[in-house]
Amino acid sequence: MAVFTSVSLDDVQAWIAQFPLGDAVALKGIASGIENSNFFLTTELDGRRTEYVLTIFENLGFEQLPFYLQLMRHLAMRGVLVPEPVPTRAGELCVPLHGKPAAIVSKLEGSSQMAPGPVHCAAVGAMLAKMHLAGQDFPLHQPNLRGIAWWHEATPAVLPHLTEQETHLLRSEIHYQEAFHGSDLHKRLPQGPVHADLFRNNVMFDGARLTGFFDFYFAGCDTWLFDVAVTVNDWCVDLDTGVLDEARVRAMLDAYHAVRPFTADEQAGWQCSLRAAALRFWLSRLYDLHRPREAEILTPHDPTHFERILRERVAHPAPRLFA
Ligand SMILES: Nc1ncnc2c1ncn2[C@@H]1O[C@H](COP(=O)(O)OP(=O)(O)OP(=O)(O)O)[C@@H](O)[C@H]1O
Ligand SMILES: N[C@@H](CCO)C(=O)O
Repeated sequence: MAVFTSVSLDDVQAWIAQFPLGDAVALKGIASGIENSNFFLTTELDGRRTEYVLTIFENLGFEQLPFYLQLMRHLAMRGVLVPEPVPTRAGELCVPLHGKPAAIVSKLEGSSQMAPGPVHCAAVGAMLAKMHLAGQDFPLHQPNLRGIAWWHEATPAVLPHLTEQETHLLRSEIHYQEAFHGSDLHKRLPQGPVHADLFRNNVMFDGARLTGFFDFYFAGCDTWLFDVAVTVNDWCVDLDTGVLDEARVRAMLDAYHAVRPFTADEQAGWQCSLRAAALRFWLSRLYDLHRPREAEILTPHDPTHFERILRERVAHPAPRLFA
């Protein structure tokens, strides 16, 4: 999709009065993204126009949103490049629009780098480490809502749609991940707020300069290593085969390690985490594919891409996290 909820400029003109942003003068639906309804919103205050992003949350409730929006604020205040939520005059970061939670955040400059090289991967790795460190004293807690508890819920919903081979892979990987998640090693991995969806399309670049991470709406508390694995599995792969590209992997991991050194436990849990990160997106893509929602525009992501990545990570040893 990306516009599940239709909103007109007229609707927003009345609604925006509760923000100190002046008048809404333009609104444009954004076609990419599959989770929320997003719009570029232009406001005019004292003759000056500014662009923001208006998001209507389709699947998240008012009880979960403070975690994401406060986290973005917390990180922005510590120099991590992320969109900053705009509070209403009453200090709320999130208010209803057409009965659904909605927020306005600052618009990041630049565009997504969909064909990243080592230089982009290094910038992402360094900012990710900075983000993990900056999140250490964030006071709110929410589990990763697409973590192992959700995998157990989603698996029975997708199993009827799978071939015998896919069923075997899914069942055996869930079994493997149960053992990993229950292990002492897993308990020793450093944890904190993580982005959990830091794909190429959730980072902005202006040339080689990283201008921000966005789309924090899958963030939660999990191991930092899981976040690194999600990021490596998207930024450092050959998209046709799912095979890791050594130069991009090294650039990302070395840049991360220089800011927040990996531990020996993380090295030991690295391959399991790469597998967990592949499983998480294979499963969510299967779930989205087989349980489509209404939308004005909808392009489901291809689950087989992550099935391929999962088979790759199972079959091949992970690259070293650090020398
Ligand atoms: N703060 C921002 N600054 C600039 N552009 C943004 C910002 N937030 C969103 N966008 C634009 O809106 C598009 C969709 O946003 P986003 O990825 O958050 O949607 P989504 O529905 O949550 O998608 P998905 O979960 O599939 O990534 C982005 O690709 C980007 O172009
Ligand atoms: N990044 C996810 C979409 C949800 O943000 C995917 O590629 O499956």
